Amino acid sequence: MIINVLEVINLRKSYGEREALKGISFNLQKGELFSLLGPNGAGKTTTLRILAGLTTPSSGEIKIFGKSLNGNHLWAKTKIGLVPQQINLDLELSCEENLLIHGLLFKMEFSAIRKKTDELLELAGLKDRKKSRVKELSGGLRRRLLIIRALLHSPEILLLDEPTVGLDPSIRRKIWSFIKQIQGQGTTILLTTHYMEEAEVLSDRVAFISQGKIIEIDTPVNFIKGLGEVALDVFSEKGLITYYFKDKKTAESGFLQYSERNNFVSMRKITLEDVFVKLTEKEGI
Ligand SMILES: Nc1ncnc2c1ncn2[C@@H]1O[C@H](COP(=O)(O)OP(=O)(O)OP(=O)(O)O)[C@@H](O)[C@H]1O
Repeated sequence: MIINVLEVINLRKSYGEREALKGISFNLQKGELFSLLGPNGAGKTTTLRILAGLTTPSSGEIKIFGKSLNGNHLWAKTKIGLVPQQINLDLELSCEENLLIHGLLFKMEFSAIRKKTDELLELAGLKDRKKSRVKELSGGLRRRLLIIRALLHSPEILLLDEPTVGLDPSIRRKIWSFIKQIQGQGTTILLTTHYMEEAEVLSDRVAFISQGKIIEIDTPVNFIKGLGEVALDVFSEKGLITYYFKDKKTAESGFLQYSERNNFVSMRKITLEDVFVKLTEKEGI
């Protein structure tokens, strides 16, 4: 049976005249990793901030385990953990102290904070850095600490706002494994990212959002299949044009045709990045 952990129904948000969200709806199923993808200013962070109780929506409804958030904000905060885009840890304090402050804000007992701190530092591979000040940690380790801080009060839903921004490719991959490990423990995850490879590797389903509206929701595999199997990137005097083919054989005959015309042509598999580019082109962004 599919259990909807989170339901977002016709959510709207205006900042003065500007409509940041124009009625978005989606749901998160228990244990899934769902990504919100879209260009700058699409409304991804606004959605996460509303879910975390940091901004109020203009209208619409949010339900957690079928229970409306209206009037239940404190209860909702116990169910949700937010990992913000900016690393807002206290750099002068140790890893342990940063977690302690978070636990106290969530009114956790000292003994529970201690137990959970040890458990999460172990999970993040930070056990031996418990007493290190955050300013002594690398960017990747700070990100891990930021993620486990959001998990300290044992939320069932984790909101990750661009969790690997600014990290090098090998650290990014380590964070991906860490996120999958957290999902493997049963946490439902809502992620935003500008890295399409990240979304393709991690997500069970993705929603493309543009100008405050959801364009389409599906699995990465289905989105990619919708374009075909093989892409040809053709560089000519017209610039770069990518062509999509349903199989390798037709792509190969296309390759010969375009190469004959003195273009530079390369053949590759279709990725979620192609889907992103196609959809944003269609939307005229
Ligand atoms: N506090 C605010 N006051 C006024 N406008 C805002 C505020 N926060 C966001 N906006 C506007 O709302 C729209 C959606 O912004 P949001 O930050 O949610 O987009 P985003 O998809 O997260 O973008 P990015 O990928 O750049 O982080 C944008 O037009 C933005 O300028």
